[in-house]
Amino acid sequence: MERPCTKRKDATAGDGDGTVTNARLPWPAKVSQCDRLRPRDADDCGSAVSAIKGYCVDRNLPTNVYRPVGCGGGGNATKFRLSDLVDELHRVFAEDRVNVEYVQYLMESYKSDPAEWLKYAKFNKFRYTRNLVDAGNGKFNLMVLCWGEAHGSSIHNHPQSDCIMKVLAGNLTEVRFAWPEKSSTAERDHEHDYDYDQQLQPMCELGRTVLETDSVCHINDSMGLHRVENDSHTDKAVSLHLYCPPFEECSTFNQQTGHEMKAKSTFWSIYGEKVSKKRVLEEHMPDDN
Ligand SMILES: N[C@@H](CS(=O)O)C(=O)O
Ligand SMILES: [Fe+2]
Repeated sequence: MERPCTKRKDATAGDGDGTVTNARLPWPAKVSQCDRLRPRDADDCGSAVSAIKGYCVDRNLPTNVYRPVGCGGGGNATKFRLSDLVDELHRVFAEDRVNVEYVQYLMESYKSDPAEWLKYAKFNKFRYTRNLVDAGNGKFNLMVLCWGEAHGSSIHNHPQSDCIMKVLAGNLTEVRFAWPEKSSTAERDHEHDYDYDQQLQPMCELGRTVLETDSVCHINDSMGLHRVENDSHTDKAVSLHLYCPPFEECSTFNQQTGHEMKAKSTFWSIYGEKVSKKRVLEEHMPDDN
């Protein structure tokens, strides 16, 4: 079946520092102190806590353990903030076994508040950026990804990792693909890239989902591969990604041939501070030996 071919600036697009300011974002770039302090909905946290409790009761999970920290409950309920989500993730990941479904549920319980993540939202004009929010004691990585107009990722995997992704602003399209099938001939000719490509097939698209602000999706290698696209040519988008365990390299795939290549997954900023160009270059240098 013919698929429409759209030209997009994807992960392979040009180099150079393309830092852009937050001038034209789909949310207010400046939040007054007054707005910052006022809970968007006085019951925000209370309802998140009861929903999480209900979720745990339904699944016979202990409710006292699976209570988001920082929410207090009762008459003094404050909302379930990004910092509460991070605290709760630390608590959950300190245990031996982690219920990924529950982690997804926590990501759904957090309602995007730009005032809480704006400091991590650093854009580049050429490609999407990865901005580390929390390194999760080595157990998980939480990061804010910033997508300029028409930016998208290459088709990729998440090596041995679960990826839980939530849209914080704008809309993103998640396109899923099946792993490419390698013929036995293709494997034999692995050293000759050209022949290898010729023997492979266009990749099979399994489906696409438009994720609106606050929607969450989950993928791991057993569920397939994906690419994420900001289809808008006028609006930027921001997403929150949790990877457990963290990874520093993944595979990207050519949609026409299924050809696989390794790619480093680097950060554009860490804890709100832009990573220096020197450090990015060093991280891409091959080892001496
Ligand atoms: N998994 C990608 C982002 S996305 O396109 O899902 C990354 O970590 O860069
Ligand atoms: Fe991904």
